[in-house]
Amino acid sequence: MDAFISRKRRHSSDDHVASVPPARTTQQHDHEDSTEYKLALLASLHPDIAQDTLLEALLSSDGQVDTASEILAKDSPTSLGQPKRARIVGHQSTLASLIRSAGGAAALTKHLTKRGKTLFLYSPQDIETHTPCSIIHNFLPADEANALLTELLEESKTFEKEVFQLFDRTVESPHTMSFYVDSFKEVEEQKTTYVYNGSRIKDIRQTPPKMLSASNKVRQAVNDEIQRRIAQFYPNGEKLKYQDPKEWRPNTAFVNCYDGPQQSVGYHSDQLTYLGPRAVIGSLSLGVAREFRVRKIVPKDTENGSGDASAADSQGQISIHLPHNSLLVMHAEMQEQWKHSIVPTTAIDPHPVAGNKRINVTYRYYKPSFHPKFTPKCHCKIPTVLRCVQRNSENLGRYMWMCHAGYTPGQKGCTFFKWADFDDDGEPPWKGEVEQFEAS
Ligand SMILES: O=C(O)CCC(=O)C(=O)O
Ligand SMILES: [Fe+2]
Repeated sequence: MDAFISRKRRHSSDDHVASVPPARTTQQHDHEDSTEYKLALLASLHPDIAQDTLLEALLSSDGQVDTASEILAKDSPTSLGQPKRARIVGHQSTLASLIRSAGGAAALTKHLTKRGKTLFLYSPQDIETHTPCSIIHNFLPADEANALLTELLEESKTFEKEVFQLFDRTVESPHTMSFYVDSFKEVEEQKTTYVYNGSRIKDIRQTPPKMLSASNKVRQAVNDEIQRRIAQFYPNGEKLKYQDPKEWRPNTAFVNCYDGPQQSVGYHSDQLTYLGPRAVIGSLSLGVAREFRVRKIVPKDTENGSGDASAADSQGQISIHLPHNSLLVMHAEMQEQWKHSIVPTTAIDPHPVAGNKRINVTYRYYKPSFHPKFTPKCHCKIPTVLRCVQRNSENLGRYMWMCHAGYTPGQKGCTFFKWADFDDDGEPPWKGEVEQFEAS
């Protein structure tokens, strides 16, 4: 699976505090002085705190939103200074009304996210406006979601932790998982052909019935969301360069299990090797609600980004609340430019069916042209991994094929490197070969 890089959490007292408005600049608008604006900001930062408490905190801070926010965070009954999780989805007042007055969504996101801070989002409208994701709450009929959860809880009893190589360390991802494909034939194919982090996955399973029927619904919903995203959010209402214009057809899934509040997954981007560039992923959450954090990748070697942890955090991060039975769509602009994680926490609301567990299914479309029988092999004779340049150079955003083996415990890897070229629809130069193969 992806290189789950589990970073040690930084010990900053405000690491978990919702973002506060930046210091005043001359560009600020008059409305930012209004109590109504400040209250709306505080409400977005502390979505579960009542208006009168917010007002009280604001008054006792002489109208300073950041001071009020700190007071509210300290008063919060949960540890780590994190706002108490809203139990009811959609409880937060929307940020949309602020967008108009703050000079657009991008300006507001920039305004609200700040170094080392977190902006907490709950409503679908806020999530799709400020992140490359969209969310559908109550996705499956309630009984279907519970039945799927029960099926996957049973499966998860035999899940294992993933082990991977991070530079010279062997690391275990702090949650368990397994990989699913839809047919027995594909199970065999995966076992012999596909390579993950330099080795083959041993635990490959066939998609169980309820997960398969959910997959059809996810497929429909994700395709609808892709079209809506293109029409409403992309320049000129056109798909992105390298984005696949054809239907998204999920055929594999990683199922993750987080048993208790401390299980997590560190910041990472999902590997594009078998998905191709500008991939879309449908992620269904079941059981305990957890926080999905996203942050923009800061290109290294920039003014802000020397590549250290604080540089990575310089944009601030956004937290998306993922309740039971919600479908999160990570859109085409996500994997190349953003990282995501599930943060450990100390407090969770147990779920009536799942207890302390959260199950997550990330449905993916492994594309025929990215099958390892077509992609370049390295000097170790292993199919290579597809990466995107994240250094701030003239090659920023370019794709490359590289040796996998550096990610495998005990393997050093080779220096193989090849630029990856794609047509406008994200198809590689060997597309013709793939079509021939499919026709035969
Ligand atoms: O559990 C989640 O919501 C995220 C899982 C994830 O990032 C992954 O499977 O790549
Ligand atoms: Fe991921």
